[in-house]
Amino acid sequence: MAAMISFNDVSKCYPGGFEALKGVTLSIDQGELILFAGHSGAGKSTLLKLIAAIERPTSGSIIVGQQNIGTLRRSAIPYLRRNIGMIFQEQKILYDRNVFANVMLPLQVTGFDTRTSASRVRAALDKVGLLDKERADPITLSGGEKQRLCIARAVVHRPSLLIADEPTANLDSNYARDIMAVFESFNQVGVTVLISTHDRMLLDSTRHRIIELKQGKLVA
Ligand SMILES: Nc1ncnc2c1ncn2[C@@H]1O[C@H](COP(=O)(O)OP(=O)(O)OP(=O)(O)O)[C@@H](O)[C@H]1O
Repeated sequence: MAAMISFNDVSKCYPGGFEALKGVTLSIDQGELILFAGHSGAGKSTLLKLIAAIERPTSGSIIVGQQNIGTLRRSAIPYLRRNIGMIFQEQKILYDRNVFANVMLPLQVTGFDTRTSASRVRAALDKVGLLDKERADPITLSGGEKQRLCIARAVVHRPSLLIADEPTANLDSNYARDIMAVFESFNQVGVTVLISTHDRMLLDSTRHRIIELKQGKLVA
């Protein structure tokens, strides 16, 4: 099977000189679920951000689909992201609107008609088990439910690649297991899922591939 994502000798040096990734080479097949492990600061978030073109590599090449992310024109980034669902810590839930409206947000810029959008929002909420909360004010949700809202918002445009940075941080182990089950259900229908975590319980109980980083390098 052709690789969906490949890194060839990729390094990332942030302004200021810190080298967050050093000579990373890896290949990810379509349909994989991968956990990225490693200490705080090991480079997990940086690696995920490079795939989504949130950051650019300093050297080396990154291919996602058929495209070279390092040389992608700025104007091409929205097209790349159509295929990617992203769950990053810094993406905030909007507390001035209900659960439904939060999940609807990404569709409002893509020009679907209201009825199609509404049915997609409900399908996404259903997949994460939040359909009964569509009218709820997000402030009333538990930590695990807020994370499921973020997942629904990330998949509402039906991406083939899902990237989640520490999605179980701050959740107790039962919620963490639930969230992992949600990711697995997307993976079972063919979505490629990449998750960074330092949750020992998830890492010890998974049957999926684990890629470990240490000080910006892959651990063999
Ligand atoms: N925008 C930035 N500018 C400068 N340095 C950065 C930037 N983003 C990350 N870094 C540094 O790069 C290193 C790797 O960070 P990264 O967030 O990729 O690690 P991580 O493995 O995801 O860690 P954590 O689990 O703590 O999020 C860290 O030392 C961090 O301080």
